[in-house]
Amino acid sequence: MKPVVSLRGASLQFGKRLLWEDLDLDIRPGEFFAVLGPNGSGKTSFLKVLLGLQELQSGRATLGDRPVERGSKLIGYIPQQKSFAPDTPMRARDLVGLGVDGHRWGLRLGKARANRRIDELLELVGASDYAKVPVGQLSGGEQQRLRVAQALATDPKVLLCDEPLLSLDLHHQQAVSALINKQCHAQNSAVVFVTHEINPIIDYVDRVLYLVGGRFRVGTPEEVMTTEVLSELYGSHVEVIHANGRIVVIGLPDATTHHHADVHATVGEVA
Ligand SMILES: Nc1ncnc2c1ncn2[C@@H]1O[C@H](COP(=O)(O)OP(=O)(O)OP(=O)(O)O)[C@@H](O)[C@H]1O
Repeated sequence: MKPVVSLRGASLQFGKRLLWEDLDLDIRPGEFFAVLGPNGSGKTSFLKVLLGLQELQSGRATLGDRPVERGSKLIGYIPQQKSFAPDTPMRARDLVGLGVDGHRWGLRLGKARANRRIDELLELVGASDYAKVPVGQLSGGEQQRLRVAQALATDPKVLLCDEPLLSLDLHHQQAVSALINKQCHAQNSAVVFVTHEINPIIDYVDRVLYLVGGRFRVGTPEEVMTTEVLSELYGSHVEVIHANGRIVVIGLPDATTHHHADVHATVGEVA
C-alpha cells in the first residue's frame, strides 16, 4: 500500500538545537504510529511539519502525493490541550460543528445532514449528554472528547494527535484511545500519536518514532523499547522493563527533561 505520509532526508534545527537529521520515514494508511520522547525533543514540531506549519531545514515531507500544506483536507488534528476560558459561550455541539460544516475546509453540508453528523460524532465520543453546555463550563476531559469528535468529523486520512490523553481519567484515556484506534482501522486512517506515555496505547501501536536530543529510532515497540536501544539514544544507561503488558523505563537522565524537572524515572512513565 502506498504511504500517506513520507519524509525524506528530513532535518529540523532551531539555532544550535538539532531536533532530528536525515529522517526517512513512510507511514501507511491504517498504521498507528506513535511519536515518543522527552520534553523538548521535537514531538510537537514533528506534527507541525506535517501540518505545513513548520518548514524543514532540509529534505521533504509529503502527504499523499503532494508536499505538506496548511489546511490539507487529508488531515484531522487533535491539538495539545489548552482549556477554553470559563466564559466561552460556544456550546459543545457548535465546537464539533466547526469540523462538520467545513468551517476549516470550505465544504458545506445541508443543515439537517450536518446536524445528524454532529449528533453521530457526539455519540461516538460519549458527549451527547452535554451537547448544549457551553464548552467553558466543561471539564478538561470533556472538552478533549469534543476535540476528538471535531477532528474525526471529516474522516481524515491522517489523524494527528498531540498528547490527546492529557487530563483524561483512566476510563476516558481508554475510551479515547480505542476511538482513535477504531478510526485507524475502520477508515484506514494513518494515526500519528504524540505522547510521553506509551502504555495507554501499547495494544494499538504498530511503530514508534523515538526522539531524544537530536537522535532518533524508528521501529516496532519491541524493537525500540529496549534497554539497549534507549540507553544508546539517551547516551546513558536506562533500564526498560516489560511487565504485565506494560513498559516501564527506569533511570532516565535529568538532562533529558528540559522544561519539566518532574518527568523522570517515574515507574510507569516512558519519558
Ligand atoms: N518556532 C520555534 N523557534 C525556536 N525554537 C523552537 C520553535 N519551536 C520549537 N522550538 C524548540 O524546539 C524544541 C522542541 O520543541 P517541541 O515543542 O517540538 O518539543 P516536544 O517534544 O513536543 O516537547 P514537550 O514534550 O515538552 O511538549 C524545544 O526546545 C522548543 O523550544
